Amino acid sequence: MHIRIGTRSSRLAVWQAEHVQTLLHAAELTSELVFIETKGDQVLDRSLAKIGSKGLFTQELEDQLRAGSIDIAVHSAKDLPSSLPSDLEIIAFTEREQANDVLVSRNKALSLKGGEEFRVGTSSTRRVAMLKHFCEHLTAVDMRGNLQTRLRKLDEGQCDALLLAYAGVHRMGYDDLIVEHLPVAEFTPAVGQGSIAIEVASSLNSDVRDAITRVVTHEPTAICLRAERAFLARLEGGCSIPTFALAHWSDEQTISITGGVISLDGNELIRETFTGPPAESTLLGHSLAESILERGGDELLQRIRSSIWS
Ligand SMILES: NCc1[nH]cc(CCC(=O)O)c1CC(=O)O
Repeated sequence: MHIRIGTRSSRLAVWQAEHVQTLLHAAELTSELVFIETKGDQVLDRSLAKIGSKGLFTQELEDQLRAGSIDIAVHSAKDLPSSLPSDLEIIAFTEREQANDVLVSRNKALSLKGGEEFRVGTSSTRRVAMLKHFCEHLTAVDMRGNLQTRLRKLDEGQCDALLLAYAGVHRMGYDDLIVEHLPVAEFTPAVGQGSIAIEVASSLNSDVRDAITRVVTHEPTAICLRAERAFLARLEGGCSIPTFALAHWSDEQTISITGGVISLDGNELIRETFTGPPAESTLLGHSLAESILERGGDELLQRIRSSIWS
């Protein structure tokens, strides 16, 4: 079997696609990369929240899946909308990298809680809101572009530090620039952060599909992501809405998921933890979302949506 893998062409996307190639190769599946540019790669002059459409980094890959010019699309799990059109499916999640965010800077002395005032570059509404909530003295600077672009902007002095996913920083080999690992209990990451997802057209040949699922899937990660994505689906959170959730296995019989929503100004943070059996991960994520909505999340989300779209 020969698999055509669709990927964006940023260095991180290519790393992730090559990682999937390695997994496929181990099962004697040959593959090639097909590079596809997305709207998220092209539009760099507006903030992600303002562009706002779901699937900013995924739409063009999905078009090629439907057209049959690629067999699979490789995405950061975090970039995938919580619900897919009925002719597309996710068939695998890779083993998750550490899910936390990190502070990246040339200045080793910087720390979010150090009391010192500095500018933090980020383009995520979740990170901006959390900075406002936990670190009132810091200034968030909107910082679009792929990892290399953001590091260039850091070096040009447009900000003093960047807030990024550990997974991307590590995969690009920039561990030396990490000055702080942020605790997930405070800076709970975005749903799916750290895992890589394989998306296919539902019409894909079932032998090909099963072979890919078998070699790429990390079952504990997949179960956690099922809980997180059920949470996201219930909140109807796109990538510009500051929701967050992280599930993990506590022991054989238990997974726990912590998640919630934060107001754009950081003033209101609603967060809760639910625990249950892995077999009911979807229900667990859904129940967590219901509880967050009841505790004021519903109203908070309505306010967030109307201010982002105004
Ligand atoms: N939306 C951008 C994006 N999508 C996935 C990652 C990092 C890798 C990952 O979370 O798996 C990043 C960059 C970042 O948030 O720092």
